[in-house]
Amino acid sequence: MGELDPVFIQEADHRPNLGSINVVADELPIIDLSSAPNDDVVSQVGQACKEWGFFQVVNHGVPLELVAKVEDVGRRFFELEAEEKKKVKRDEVNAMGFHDGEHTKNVRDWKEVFDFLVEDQTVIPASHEPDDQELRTLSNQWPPHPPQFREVCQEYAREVEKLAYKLLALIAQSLGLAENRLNGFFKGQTSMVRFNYYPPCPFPDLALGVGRHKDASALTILAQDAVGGLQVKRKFDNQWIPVKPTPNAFIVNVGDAFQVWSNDKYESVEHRVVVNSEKERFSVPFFFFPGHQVMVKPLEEILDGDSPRYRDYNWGKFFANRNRSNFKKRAVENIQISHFRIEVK
Ligand SMILES: O=C(O)CCC(=O)C(=O)O
Ligand SMILES: [Fe+2]
Repeated sequence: MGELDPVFIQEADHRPNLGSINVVADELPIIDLSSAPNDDVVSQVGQACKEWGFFQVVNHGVPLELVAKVEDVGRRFFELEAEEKKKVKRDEVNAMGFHDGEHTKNVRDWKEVFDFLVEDQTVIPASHEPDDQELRTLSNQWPPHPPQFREVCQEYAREVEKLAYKLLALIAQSLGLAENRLNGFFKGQTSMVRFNYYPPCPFPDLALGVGRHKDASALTILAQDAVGGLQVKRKFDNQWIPVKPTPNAFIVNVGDAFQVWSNDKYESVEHRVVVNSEKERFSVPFFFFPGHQVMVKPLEEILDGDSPRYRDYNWGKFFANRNRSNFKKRAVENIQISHFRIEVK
């Protein structure tokens, strides 16, 4: 079997405790959107955001055949020879495409990814440097195989985008805001869809598919296959809870931008992916990201006289900073919203 390359090895504190995974019965709430929007659904969404930061949705309106198709083309892409996949390899100029060296918190993840933008030709800052005003346009890279890859991906992005706006309205309402209060932040959205492919791993006790992290997004909407591996840190006791795959459901979580908009009423919760030695696993997150020019800050209506807990930050610079740290092990910690937190004296 050989040895595991040390770049993949998690520090002892962050390794999965594989023995205890199945004993926890608690589960993420499942919310049926077929009657949404109504007060009951809004209150379920609000409750889930407070208690878990995560929930699942069924009857969400995204055609199930399309979810199956996107999984199928994704799988067939990762089955291609490495040479083929490398033709659409992502690099520091072209941030979209195939990548097999992703790091989370400076440890390499046991996975391969393929990223594409929801809006092709998305504008972002050219660098993370605060004074650099230059902008850059990101473009999608599409592989010629499998056939229909591009069409299926683009259709999927359009459909999940509709769900993203539906959820944005529900979450806004659950905070007492007007349903379209947050829509303006997504003009010129920098949203992207990622395919995560986790090959079987002979050392699931040492490596992770994705190390513990919080999503920087406003929202993430994730499709996963039937294998399982995602774990969410339960808020009240910090236990890692496995998310049991629910047929035809998406998993939704509020990300860092929501935490800041809501001034900590909703928190962006830590999660990670455990791998296993037998089965490959496949997941497809849609990251709903604001436009690059948006200044993220606690909303006035939410504050209602309270002190803001965060200084404003520019979404584009935050995004550029995060992207730069995905490629290699870096000596410093990734940029986090905690770096913008205002300490209360
Ligand atoms: O594969 C999963 O279940 C989750 C992946 C994830 O957390 C991410 O890509 O940010
Ligand atoms: Fe994530």
